[in-house]
Amino acid sequence: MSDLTLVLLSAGSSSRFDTSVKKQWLRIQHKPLWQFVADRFAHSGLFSEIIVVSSEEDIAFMQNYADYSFVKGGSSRQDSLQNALLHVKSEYVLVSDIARACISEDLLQRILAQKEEADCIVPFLPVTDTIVYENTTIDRDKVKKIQTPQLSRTKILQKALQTSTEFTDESSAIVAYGGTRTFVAGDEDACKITFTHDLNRLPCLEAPSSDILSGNGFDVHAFDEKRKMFLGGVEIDADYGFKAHSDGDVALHALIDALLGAAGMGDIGMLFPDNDSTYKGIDSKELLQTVVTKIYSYGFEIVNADITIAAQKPRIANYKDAMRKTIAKILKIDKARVNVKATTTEKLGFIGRSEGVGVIANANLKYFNWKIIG
Ligand SMILES: Nc1ccn([C@@H]2O[C@H](COP(=O)(O)OP(=O)(O)OP(=O)(O)O)[C@@H](O)[C@H]2O)c(=O)n1
Ligand SMILES: C[C@](O)(CO)[C@H](O)COP(=O)(O)O
Repeated sequence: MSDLTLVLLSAGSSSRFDTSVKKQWLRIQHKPLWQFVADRFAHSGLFSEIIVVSSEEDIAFMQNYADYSFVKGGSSRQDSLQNALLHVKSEYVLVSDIARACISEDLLQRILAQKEEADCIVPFLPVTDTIVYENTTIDRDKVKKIQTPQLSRTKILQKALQTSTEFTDESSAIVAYGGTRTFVAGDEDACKITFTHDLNRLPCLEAPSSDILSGNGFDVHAFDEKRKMFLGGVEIDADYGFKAHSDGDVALHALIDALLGAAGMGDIGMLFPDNDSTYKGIDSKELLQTVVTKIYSYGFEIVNADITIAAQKPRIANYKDAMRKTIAKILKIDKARVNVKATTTEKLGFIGRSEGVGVIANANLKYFNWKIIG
């Protein structure tokens, strides 16, 4: 049993990464970046446990990908690390930013070889540019660029972080606490993805797969004479609407399920439970918007959507174009990529008896191609 736990920090919000995708969800072939990084470390076989620290809303989705231990992050890198350290039992802990995606086996071995030398072992890069600090040129040989992973004695790191001071890395906290730090040569490939242009510097990252991911959705709502009718994001001129917890837009609900299906993100009821009062009477365009934002932030792009509305009444023909426009705007794709079809059921079944409406939808996604922005 190893005396070493790995903590991978992945609860950041990518605010400096100027796209709708969170950097930890960029795809390397099919793998999200966080999984690609964790798998590379796991491959070394050095760790008794691997803890991935993530935002609460991401954890359920991450569990579909891999069986690591997931811990809820905090509002800062340090808070996230503190949460993870509550679960670390081993004598040593290696902490790395998920945003440092190309950590080599050599760098790992250089760090571990120094294990006994100090309370924290830190990789660094020397500075080769002239450094001016507040208008004074300082001796650049005394300046170090600090990287991760950093190896710490767990108990010392836990104690060093019991402070309200915010440190930007583990070694600074340990030194401020009175512990010792040893430096080892870092690695250019261990650079951190902070801005989109940093992606150019990472040779270990392969492009995302060009596969198309397809999903379907199906939903039915009964008519309710006391409500207004919303269908495909458009208000319909009818003297009845749909019985539902939300506004009852059965077309948008089927579309949401198609999108969630293609992304492997479950179904509408998991995201918006119908016993949650937050969603009572809610405009389904808001639900669709929430799902679309999530889909883009998890590294997908929407290719197209196709919706078939089965309704004996009301008549849909005059609304199809408005539905396409409304949906396309929310999906952030051209109107030509959103198709809306309508059909009756030849007076058969509950639809034919005009008791309600049924909708099927299909959606296709692809991975965001970060190679074109890097
Ligand atoms: N509350 C936070 C903030 C950051 N991190 C992690 O700490 C590492 C370094 O942070 P950074 O590169 O700054 O990532 P973000 O916080 O996502 O980026 P930004 O500051 O641009 O929002 C990242 O792996 C990030 O996921 C974390 O686990 N919890
Ligand atoms: C820990 C770190 O990666 C060392 O260079 C860096 O300090 C993290 O800074 P960030 O602002 O949280 O990205």
